[in-house]
Amino acid sequence: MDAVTKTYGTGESAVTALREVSIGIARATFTAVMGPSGSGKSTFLHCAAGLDRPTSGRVRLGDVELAGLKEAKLTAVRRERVGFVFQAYNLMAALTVEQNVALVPRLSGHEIDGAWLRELLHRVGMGDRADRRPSQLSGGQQQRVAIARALINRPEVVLADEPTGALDSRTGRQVLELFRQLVGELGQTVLMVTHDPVAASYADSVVFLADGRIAGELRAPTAAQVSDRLTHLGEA
Ligand SMILES: Nc1ncnc2c1ncn2[C@@H]1O[C@H](COP(=O)(O)OP(=O)(O)OP(=O)(O)O)[C@@H](O)[C@H]1O
Repeated sequence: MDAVTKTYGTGESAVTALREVSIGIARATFTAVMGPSGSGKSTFLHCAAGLDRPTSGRVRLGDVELAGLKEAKLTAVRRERVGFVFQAYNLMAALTVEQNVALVPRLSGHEIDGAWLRELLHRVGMGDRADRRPSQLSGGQQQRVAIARALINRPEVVLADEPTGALDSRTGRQVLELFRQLVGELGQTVLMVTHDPVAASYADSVVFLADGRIAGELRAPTAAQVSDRLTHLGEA
């Protein structure tokens, strides 16, 4: 991401959510994004994913430059190169675990790689629950299904927006351990927005945003260091 600025609206009501943000996220790393409410975290994630177009600046995803792409091509890039995990799991209630994970490639008419599907279900600990429906699963299990779904296309990057926000701390830790494993064992790249210093401490590095700008980075962070840095950004 190079000199990305994002302004919503025009004239007096214009809000600049990102100001000249430049950052490179290395492959096979786990990065957390933190900052006070309104600092631009969601906008950052949306621009990185091609969900939102920057007002100026460039975003590259792997070897694809997003700026020049037409809407249809951008949608295809998003679907094929980006995996999304949200606070709400957004699973389809009528479908089984396995059908949920396979849904997006199936809808786009792609052949399903059965071995990869089984490996993913196994990796997220759902290998013996592939035929269950979401309502028969705990929140943590549903989130792990959502993570398998995000990975099915072997995306360039997984973007996670408060993925542990709805989970109790023990279940949340299991989800964070899973991200670590996916980064370490599969070489997956993960970018996660979180408010929780403990969640951020699972990442290889934490990027801090304040008022639409990058306000620092911590490598190999501990939760205490993250809290301390956040306090100094002005968040109580
Ligand atoms: N679609 C939009 N239209 C207008 N303004 C927006 C829009 N999206 C975000 N903003 C504004 O841009 C700024 C940054 O918002 P953003 O959602 O990126 O912050 P955030 O750090 O994710 O906040 P939070 O932690 O509260 O989710 C805020 O001032 C917000 O009001």
